[in-house]
Amino acid sequence: MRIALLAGDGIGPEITAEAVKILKAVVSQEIEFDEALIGGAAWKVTGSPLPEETLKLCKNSDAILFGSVGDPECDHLERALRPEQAILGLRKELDLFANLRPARLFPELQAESPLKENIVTGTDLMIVRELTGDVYFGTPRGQRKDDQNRREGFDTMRYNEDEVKRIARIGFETARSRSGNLCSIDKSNVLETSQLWRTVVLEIAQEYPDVELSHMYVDNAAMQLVRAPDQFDVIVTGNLFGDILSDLASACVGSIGLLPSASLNSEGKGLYEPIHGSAPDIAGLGKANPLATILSGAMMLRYSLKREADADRIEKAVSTALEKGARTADLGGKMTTSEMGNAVLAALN
Ligand SMILES: NC(=O)C1=CN([C@@H]2O[C@H](COP(=O)(O)OP(=O)(O)OC[C@H]3O[C@@H](n4cnc5c(N)ncnc54)[C@H](O)[C@@H]3O)[C@@H](O)[C@H]2O)C=CC1
Ligand SMILES: CC(C)CC(=O)C(=O)O
Ligand SMILES: [Mg+2]
Repeated sequence: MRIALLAGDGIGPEITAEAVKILKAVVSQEIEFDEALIGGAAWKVTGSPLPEETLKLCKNSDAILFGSVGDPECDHLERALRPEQAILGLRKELDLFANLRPARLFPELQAESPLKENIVTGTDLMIVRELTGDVYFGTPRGQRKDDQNRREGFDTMRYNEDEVKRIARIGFETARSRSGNLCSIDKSNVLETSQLWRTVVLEIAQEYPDVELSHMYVDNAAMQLVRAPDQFDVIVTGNLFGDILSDLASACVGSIGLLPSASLNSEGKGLYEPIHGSAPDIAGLGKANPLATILSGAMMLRYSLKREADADRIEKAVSTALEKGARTADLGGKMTTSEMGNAVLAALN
């Protein structure tokens, strides 16, 4: 198994190092990592946030383990050169349209949740986020002068029916494999894009009579996720709404440092990354929680490498480490990034 390892910027190198440590311990000789530059780190060396060589490596690998991109030193750059374009470019180039973001409350972290006793033990939801369309990719976009010579910026929110159909099917399939409940989140009371979204989701629902489908507007969904997150099982939504709601869901279950993700295409190619960014405020301080990246490694074993038992082993080790009290600063503890990695390693053994 050849894995493209893209550590990236900020806390990226610290958190991916812990995930690699765990993956090597679980899969030993059968896994090899090929490192490549991405994001601000790549721009500084090559002038591009997503060098051709990195893209080629990703295309030729069995899976991609990704840290994070984003560097304040690059804030002055035009959009096309900014580190964040690298992850957007990879998603588009590899057609990684299906983003799975599980948000599970580890029972031992109930006290860390800002919702505390309001959050039901066993809260476990899966956000299925469309990843290659919407306002992040829609054209036209840009900055110009309006008819009164004022500067204006504009983006285009856009989805075609094929894009909605394929992510809806992933949502229904995911719901079918879990509780059988799917909630589609949109803003169809206001947006044309969302009206098409809802129409197409309803059409695809005909193929899944066994799945109970509901719809919710995104503003209400944000409120409901805080009020009673356990009412959801599988959520399917667009790129922008899924981005925001998954950060929100992470806080409900304790910390953004806990949520992994898988970004998949229709051929089973996968990129695995924590849902958070490069956290420049704590980069290099050993404060980052590596669990989201370690759990992304488990998702990689499950979805791309078909090693379900090894994925389970890692997830179990994370639970055990938390049960034994392992806590980084985001969880109210004092452990460093590598101490948390070591706690998971000890739990594995
Ligand atoms: N996929 C990616 O590579 C993403 C990149 N970004 C980029 O990351 C940079 C920083 O963005 P922010 O909005 O600050 O979001 P962020 O997710 O990097 O950080 C938000 C807050 O959460 C904390 N945090 C994040 N990950 C953590 C971890 N593993 N352990 C403990 N605390 C953690 C940070 O310290 C910060 O206080 C920006 O350049 C942004 O564009 C943001 C999101 C995703
Ligand atoms: C390009 C990233 C900054 C988008 C993001 O926040 C995410 O995918 O979670
Ligand atoms: Mg995000």
